Amino acid sequence: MRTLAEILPRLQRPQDLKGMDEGQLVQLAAEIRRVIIDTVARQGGHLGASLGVVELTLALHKVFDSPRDKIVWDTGHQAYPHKLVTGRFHRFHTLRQTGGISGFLKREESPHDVVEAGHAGTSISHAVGLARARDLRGEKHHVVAVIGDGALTAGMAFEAMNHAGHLGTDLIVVLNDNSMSIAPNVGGLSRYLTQIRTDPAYTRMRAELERMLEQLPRVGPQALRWVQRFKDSLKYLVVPGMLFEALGLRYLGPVDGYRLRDLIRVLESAKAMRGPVLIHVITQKGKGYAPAEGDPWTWHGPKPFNPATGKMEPRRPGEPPAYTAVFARTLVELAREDPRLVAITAAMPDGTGVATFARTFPERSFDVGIAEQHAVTFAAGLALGGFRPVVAIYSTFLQRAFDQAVHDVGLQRLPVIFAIDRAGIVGADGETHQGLYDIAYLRPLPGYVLMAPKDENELRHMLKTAVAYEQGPVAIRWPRGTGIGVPLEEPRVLPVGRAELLRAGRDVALIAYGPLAYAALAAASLLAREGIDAAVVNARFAKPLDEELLADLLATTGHAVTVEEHMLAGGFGSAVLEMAARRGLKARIRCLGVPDRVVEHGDPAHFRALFGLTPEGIAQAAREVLDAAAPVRRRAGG
Ligand SMILES: Cc1ncc(C[n+]2csc(CCOP(=O)(O)OP(=O)(O)O)c2C)c(N)n1
Ligand SMILES: CC(=O)[C@@H](O)[C@H](O)COP(=O)(O)O
Ligand SMILES: [Mg+2]
Repeated sequence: MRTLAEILPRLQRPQDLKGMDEGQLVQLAAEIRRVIIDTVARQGGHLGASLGVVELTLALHKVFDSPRDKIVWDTGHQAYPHKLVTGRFHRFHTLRQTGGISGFLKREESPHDVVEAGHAGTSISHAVGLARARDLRGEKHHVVAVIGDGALTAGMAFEAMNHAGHLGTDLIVVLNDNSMSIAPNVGGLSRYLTQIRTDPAYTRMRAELERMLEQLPRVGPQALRWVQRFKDSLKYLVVPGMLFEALGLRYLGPVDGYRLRDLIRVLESAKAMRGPVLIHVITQKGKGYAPAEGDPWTWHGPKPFNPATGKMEPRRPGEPPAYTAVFARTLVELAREDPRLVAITAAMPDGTGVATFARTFPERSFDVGIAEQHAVTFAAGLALGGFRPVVAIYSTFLQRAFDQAVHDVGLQRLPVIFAIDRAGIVGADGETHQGLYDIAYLRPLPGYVLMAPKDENELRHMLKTAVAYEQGPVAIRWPRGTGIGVPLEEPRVLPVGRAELLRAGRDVALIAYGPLAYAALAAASLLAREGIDAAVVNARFAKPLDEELLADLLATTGHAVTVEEHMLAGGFGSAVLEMAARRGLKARIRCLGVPDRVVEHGDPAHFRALFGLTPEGIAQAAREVLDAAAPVRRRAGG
């Protein structure tokens, strides 16, 4: 008997699959699953989705000729098997680590990673573009988009299919349907797919109908048009996948995602067809690992775990609560007092804490699917209808709904609350998921109030403040992970636009936005040892700024360092610089934040240190701003 991991270490390129028989492919699938489970068990990652598509990945790479043929993976969290068969087995242990390979697709990693993603729903648009580019250049290759049933709920996917149907270009869409998003998939589309999946009569009827239609006599051109219309209307009545056919994509399936022979056969037929084709493949999230098969929700993106038992690492004793948990708990408390409060998530009920809220208030919580744009405009509608909607969303995914934040909420000054989680450096997910742009994209919007709590207790106060503020939209941002570990108080309303002076000081002002206020306090202690007297401000608001306090401090100290976990361009520090310039203040201000670069996956502590967002980094920036002023002071004095 062969031992495991015999084929995979020797697999250099996907072309090596071409000569393999079904037995070898089955063994390779088992090896791939073992490597994925062991790697994710050590360091966490996206497990269920990748385990579900091992055979599909092998079939795709056997039938198509990557990278000449373009395989576009939607989102990319399911692409671990693709990474393993495209030459990354030996680096796979570095997955999602600082300096290691990415958990998503990355063009610089491999020519087989055609498109980079991380946000769901982009694959068909990318693929239509690639297919059209191929046509315009007169090239001949295949373009395949692989999209999940969850990602298909994104409006973009439908915009793209609509366009693909219109263009009629050769394109294959593989719908990887495991009936799960991260949580169970929602909505009419999901019901529709389930119906196709679970009703064998549908499939039988389609086969019979197609056979019957094939047998209709061939006729002259006039009658042909009539016959074609007759065929089409019959198909509309009974053919599964008619939704896709109506958009102009030929529907093939459903196909069992674990019968390699069937998969290969259907991919081969799609390859020979002209025009856009959609292949509906049925898979199971977590396939081949019992704990993940049993609870695909939990095993979408597990923390490290014991692969033998499936036990995940427990929370460390005394570990502070996650910001998300404090948010969820506070929202429940506030909703008990205010029946107008409702919560919305775009397919992230657990990640955002809306699941907790839904357990107490199921009728007041909404999962709209991967539909951030709709989530925000839906919230606008609820606000117009007299409710106080809380859109609980990751900073990175709110990017999708920028126009909705401007046009549907902002311009109408609707009291929508944006609860922005994962704001800052997110770690292992890397560049597509960094929450580093939200201050910059929301700050220019008239009427918005922007806040960031210094700790989980202040988050409670800010949520209460947001609910009390009826004049327009409010956005509160907080980072991924655990809070500081401070005691939680009864939530209270904070004065809007007022900062908190944490420490008085004469030499330099350290002005922090968010939990980095604690790093600024620690920096002040370091500076105090050197005789530098630093004031520390917890800014609380990026908009409106506490101009009175900040202008006073800038005038008295003449030196400041702003601190934020956000891009420098357009962020909190920019707001302080703008204010100082507008008021003609003559202070030296140094801004700490993320410079104009992409922040990759890796340990957030590594990146914070790199950008000076640590007590030492902040203290050093303060020294530099003071030193830079010294010659000026000397010149002025002498
Ligand atoms: C725009 C956007 N919103 C939310 C997410 C978070 N997210 C990542 S994977 C996922 C589920 C995707 O479901 P599906 O496409 O069916 O893939 P599966 O995990 O089931 O294979 C979600 C909601 C995202 N990546 N992008
Ligand atoms: C692939 C994806 O977009 C999500 O699974 C994301 O990785 C979740 O991030 P959190 O772990 O921060 O909830
Ligand atoms: Mg799915």
